[in-house]
Amino acid sequence: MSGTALQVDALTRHYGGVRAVNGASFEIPEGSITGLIGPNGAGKTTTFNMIAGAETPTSGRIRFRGQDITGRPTHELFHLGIVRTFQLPQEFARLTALENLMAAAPGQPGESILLNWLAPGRVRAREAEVLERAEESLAFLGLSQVRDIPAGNLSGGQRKLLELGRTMMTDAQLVLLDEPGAGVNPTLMLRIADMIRRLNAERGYTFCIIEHDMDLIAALCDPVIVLAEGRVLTRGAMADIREDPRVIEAYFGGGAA
Ligand SMILES: Nc1ncnc2c1ncn2[C@@H]1O[C@H](COP(=O)(O)OP(=O)(O)OP(=O)(O)O)[C@@H](O)[C@H]1O
Repeated sequence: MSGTALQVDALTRHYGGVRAVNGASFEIPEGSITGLIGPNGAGKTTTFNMIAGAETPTSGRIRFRGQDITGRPTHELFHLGIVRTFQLPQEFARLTALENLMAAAPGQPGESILLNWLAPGRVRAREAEVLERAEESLAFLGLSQVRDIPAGNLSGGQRKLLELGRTMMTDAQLVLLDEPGAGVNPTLMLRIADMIRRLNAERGYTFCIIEHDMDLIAALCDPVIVLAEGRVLTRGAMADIREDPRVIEAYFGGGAA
């Protein structure tokens, strides 16, 4: 698919006198792996929070495939296919890798006592479907061998892969990834990068990635959007951005990062 997945216009978020995001406008092309970078405090996380429905903009507009989604709550965005990965919640640490994936599937009919009673066959069929999808996702991620191990006992990198796997249980269209490379060893980092590329190429997910690791951004992302002081400083291919004196100044000039 071509065109624009997400369009952000003049987005602002103020906290009292702090202008965390201050008139940011950018587009995320459909089918892209877009990078969102910038020095500490540039407004990346706040921008993500607004796209994902966790915070309401002070002003500005966010459109997903042309539809105004500004200020919509997370569960409505989830139904549109906008998914943000989060660190696994504490209570999920005791669930196995497989159970973690199964729990991420939306609308599990087995959760409804009434449905269980009215249509047990349908509930079993849906559960079998969820199980199959979870097994497939584990295989895709190369995690089949840790299928029955509690998530809390997995390595940091394996948990990151599992977080990515949770998006595969949904009908994700746009996936927001917050620092997928943080705390991950270089070998697993390559695996994670490879999984992101495959999910993009084979399943058509559009990605927007916040990341401080510039090598990962350079290897994965095009375009790259640079935020500084709550606005877009520039956007383009990483090779050009690296050479841009304004970007170098934003990172090193303010002594911010
Ligand atoms: N809830 C809040 N209340 C007050 N100020 C906030 C709040 N959230 C963020 N800020 C401020 O807004 C600015 C942007 O923060 P944000 O976390 O979005 O930046 P960032 O680019 O994600 O930074 P980092 O790379 O360090 O995570 C910072 O100055 C931050 O201190």
